[in-house]
Amino acid sequence: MAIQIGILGLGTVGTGVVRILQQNAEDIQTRTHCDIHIKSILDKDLHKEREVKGDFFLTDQPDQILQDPEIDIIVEVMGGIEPARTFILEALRHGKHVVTANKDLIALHGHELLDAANLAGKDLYFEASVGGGIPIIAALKDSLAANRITDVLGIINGTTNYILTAMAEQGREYSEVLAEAQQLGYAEADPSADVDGLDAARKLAILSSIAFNSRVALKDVFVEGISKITREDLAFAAELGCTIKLLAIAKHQEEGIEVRVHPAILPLSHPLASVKGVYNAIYVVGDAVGETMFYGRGAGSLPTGSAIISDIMRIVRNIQSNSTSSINCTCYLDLPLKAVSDFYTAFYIRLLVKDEPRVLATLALLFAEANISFASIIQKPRGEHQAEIVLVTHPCREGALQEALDSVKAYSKVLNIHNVIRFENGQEENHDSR
Ligand SMILES: NC(=O)C1=CN([C@@H]2O[C@H](COP(=O)(O)OP(=O)(O)OC[C@H]3O[C@@H](n4cnc5c(N)ncnc54)[C@H](OP(=O)(O)O)[C@@H]3O)[C@@H](O)[C@H]2O)C=CC1
Ligand SMILES: N[C@@H](CC=O)C(=O)O
Ligand code: NA
Repeated sequence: MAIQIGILGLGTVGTGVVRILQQNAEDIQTRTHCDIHIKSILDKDLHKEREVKGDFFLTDQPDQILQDPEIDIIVEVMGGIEPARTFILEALRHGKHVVTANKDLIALHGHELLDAANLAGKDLYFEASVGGGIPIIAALKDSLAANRITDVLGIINGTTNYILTAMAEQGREYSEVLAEAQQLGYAEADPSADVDGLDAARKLAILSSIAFNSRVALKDVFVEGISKITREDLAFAAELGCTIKLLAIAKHQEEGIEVRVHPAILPLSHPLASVKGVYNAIYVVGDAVGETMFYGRGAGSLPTGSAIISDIMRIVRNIQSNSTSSINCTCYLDLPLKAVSDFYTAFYIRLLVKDEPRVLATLALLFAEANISFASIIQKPRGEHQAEIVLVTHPCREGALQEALDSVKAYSKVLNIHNVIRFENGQEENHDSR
């Protein structure tokens, strides 16, 4: 059997796809009993010096690929929303299967594209869109399909993990490490998508829709980035036996699902705490399998290409077994979304206060009025008659915490609330009456 591929975009990922298909051609052929051949590649600049060569035809005319009756599978690795969305819809209309790495597009238009794939009876696969080379989408859709998934916790943005790791381990400044992450090519063209949490939110919308079989849109994801995290917060977290990570968190509880991306204080004993630098990891809990963790490179030419080719091989097997379009959209539920005020976590609150009698007692009272008690307190002298205090609360409702913070802000002995960070310690499930 022979399959012809058309690739849209010959950038970082497109180049990785060509490389792997060339260097592992024999194994891929043996494993699929199929000769997978790249027929054409679309790119804007036909005269650019390329890192890869082959017998493919390079074109800047999309229709030469999208309407080529010999092409079976289109690989979309151009990025962006348009014209990628239109090209994918057109490819499906022309009877082609599609593989894409485009997280921005799937997070926003996944529903429409999956419906179009179902209508066309073709496959639309997107393993590379979350966690790059880490096999997480296939794991959730297939290998863990026997489970009711309760928790998905991920470090799914390499740039922010690189920044937080360097700040924690080398005591370096945020802005300096961000510039380094950009130079190393980890960050998106506009790094605000990374540091403001949007890149992770897009990936979490995709992951949680699949994990919970219920559509989660990008607007459903609560997002907070890492730009307010300082070296001081990381030092206090270390003192508490913890570290700070930008976590993508999705939980399926009785009241509904919650999906949030924010910096989280994580005990060093948590499996995600040891995920360092640009690496990604996704921790998944299923009711039957228990805890699992998937770790690897969330970006890069070859790792992302690896995910694309595994999708191509899956489609080839589907074609061979006459079972295409059987595992496209898996959202058969419509689960309610929990309100932000009902999120239930412990909090770290770092404050600058006047160092005077009764200040701590008053703070305890203000929190007690919102039914919140402290699990621990750290105090350090700062300048003359001032103290920096870190309050660690027991788990409480986010709504109650906001009420308490309003009173704390109005208290004249509080000079500044430096930061408020949620904990993620796996104990939030024990809802008490607080
Ligand atoms: N890089 C990574 O590690 C990862 C990337 N992804 C996703 O993979 C996709 C590709 O990313 P990446 O390879 O890094 O991006 P690149 O910018 O390196 O490559 C995209 C290529 O597509 C070309 N292109 C863009 N628009 C058009 C168009 N309208 N017509 C023809 N050619 C076009 C670009 O040309 P030109 O340069 O001239 O604009 C470029 O050569 C994105 O969706 C990204 O989010 C997912 C996981 C990891
Ligand atoms: N900018 C992203 C790259 C891949 O999606 C990241 O930092 O993880
Ligand atoms: Na992946």
